[in-house]
Amino acid sequence: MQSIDKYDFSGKKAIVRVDFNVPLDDNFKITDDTRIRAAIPTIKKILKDSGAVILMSHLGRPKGAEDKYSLKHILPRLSELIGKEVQFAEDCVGEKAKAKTKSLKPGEVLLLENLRFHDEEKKGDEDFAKQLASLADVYVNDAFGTAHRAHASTAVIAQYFPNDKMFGYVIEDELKSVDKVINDAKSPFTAIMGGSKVSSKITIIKNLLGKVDNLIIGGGMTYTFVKANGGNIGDSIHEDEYLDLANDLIKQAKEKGTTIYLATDSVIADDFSNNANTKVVDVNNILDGWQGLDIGPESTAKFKEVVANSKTILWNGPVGVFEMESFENGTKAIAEAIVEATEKGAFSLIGGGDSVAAINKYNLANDVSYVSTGGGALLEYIEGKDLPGIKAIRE
Ligand SMILES: Nc1ncnc2c1ncn2[C@@H]1O[C@H](COP(=O)(O)OP(=O)(O)O)[C@@H](O)[C@H]1O
Ligand SMILES: O=C(OP(=O)(O)O)[C@H](O)COP(=O)(O)O
Repeated sequence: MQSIDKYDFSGKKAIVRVDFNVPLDDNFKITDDTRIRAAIPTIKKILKDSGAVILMSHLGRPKGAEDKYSLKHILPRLSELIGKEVQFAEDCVGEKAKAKTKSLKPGEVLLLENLRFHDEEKKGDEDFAKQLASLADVYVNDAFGTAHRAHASTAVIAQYFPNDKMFGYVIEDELKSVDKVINDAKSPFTAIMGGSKVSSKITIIKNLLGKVDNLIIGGGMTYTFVKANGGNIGDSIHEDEYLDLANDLIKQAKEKGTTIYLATDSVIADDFSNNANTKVVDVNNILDGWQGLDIGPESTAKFKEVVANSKTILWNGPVGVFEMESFENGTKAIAEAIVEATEKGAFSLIGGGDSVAAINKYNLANDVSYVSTGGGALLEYIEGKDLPGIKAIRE
């Protein structure tokens, strides 16, 4: 396997899969640039060798070419962090991409438009991967956050570079750090799962059973479990296809020796807005027209207690809509509890674009043991899964 440190990029065009799926506010301002900053060492190494860099990424989950998901929004910040003007191709394949990559000179950087503007990316289409591959001489995968996706740019493309494919520094460092946690996790091991991607993460929860002592479920993840158990969740976020699985998980947890802590109360709102009317209610009694947007004080106190008594902590997914002040209390309290436990000697690992944004919002990133650029990818790696993005480089 090639190593980025030893590879000489001189005179070569390197196509680098990065994960620039960063959170943006309504004015397209980047609210957390951790993932962009993480990619800078790889970019600088290629430039230092007098190579040219072609960056490709997805942003969000667009349906077609939606302008709000254009990577042009991150161009100014990217240029600033690299310290030179980054060029932009308005499409990742086709004539626009070809022309821009052809004229790219050593020492220059080009960012391609959002890969997911083409359905072929997520389908892992071979022809699409080949078109991307045709733009460059060497392939670097540095998108740890997307390594669990078998997409054209993360996995399929690697076959076109049998001798010139490698991980970037982000993936190299992540694998080393996470391996340390897996091999040396002290008990009690607590995982905190929140966020909104129920379908992506519910199977991960299943696989964490038996591996962790405690599993805290909060955030948007809560309501699928509450509904499955017969509770009234009003208009709260949930996924009906996963109700049976949610019930199964609760049963399996007992058999496998993992204690599940599901939120018991909720801060509900009559609108998805910071200015909505709010109430604290039992998580099973949410009225129609209202939605749960944060964990309530009772859940917060219980979760803090469990975290305080843990020796290994894994956190993925905010336990509320922390982006809005009215619904940030639970997430802030969890972040602070993790820091306290870390100060007492626990090892804490935080992953996921929004979870990292949350820990940064409270200026606590330096007070936890390790901050990963991956969320779902990190969890699947911890589960022991062979991630497609990792496998494609190794095989
Ligand atoms: N109760 C809730 N209802 C709706 N969205 C929620 C709720 N709790 C958390 N979220 C949202 O979940 C998002 C993060 O989800 P996810 O992508 O799964 O996490 P991560 O990026 O850390 O892996 C945040 O933007 C947050 O606002
Ligand atoms: O943000 C990401 O994952 P995460 O929310 O698990 O941290 C990655 O960029 C992957 O995005 P995806 O879950 O839309 O494939």
